Amino acid sequence: TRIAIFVSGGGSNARVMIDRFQAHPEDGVEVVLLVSNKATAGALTVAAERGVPSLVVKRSEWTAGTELLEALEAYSVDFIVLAGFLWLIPAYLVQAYPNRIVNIHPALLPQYGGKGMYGHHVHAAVKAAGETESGITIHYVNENYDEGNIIYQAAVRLDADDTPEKIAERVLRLEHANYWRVVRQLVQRGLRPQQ
Ligand SMILES: N[C@@H]1O[C@H](COP(=O)(O)O)[C@@H](O)[C@H]1O
Repeated sequence: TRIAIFVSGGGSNARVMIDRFQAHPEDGVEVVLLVSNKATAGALTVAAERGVPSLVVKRSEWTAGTELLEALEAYSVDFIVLAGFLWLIPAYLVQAYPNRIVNIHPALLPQYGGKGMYGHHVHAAVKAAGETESGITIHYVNENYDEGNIIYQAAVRLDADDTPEKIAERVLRLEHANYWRVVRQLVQRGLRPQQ
């Protein structure tokens, strides 16, 4: 199965996933394209160093969609994985890839999700609420932020004196341990949503 990873930032999840699937062809997953909405995203260097082609999309192209859909077709992309991608996914892409776009959110949805809830904002809100645990949510993507059907969740206990940065560190470790595994499972299940 040929996947494209969409990113906006440093790309630690993309790095873990590309390294895993390049080292384990038996997983049946090939990262064939990295798409970024930021020309300065560190993830672009991660991809270049690993021989994965990349594409930077401008807002105008994103809104129109033609060039992006053509590129996804040119690379025969079967499945899209969002890893720290901050733009809302437009209807044309959700329709072109029904139940074939997933995202990872660094909190236990439905709490601490939605527009503006990304990166350190999430962990600061979890801290401010005095939560004793946080975690990750992997979900299908629809046209609303963080609202698609949940595929997988995992939690981590927090210490009372954890800072938002420490919470982010604990959660990112969970992301790196689980995201590629859940993607592999979906691929091995033929990308069919769980009944
Ligand atoms: N959506 C969130 O954005 C962050 C991306 O990190 P990276 O993969 O760019 O390091 C991750 O915490 C992810 O959950």
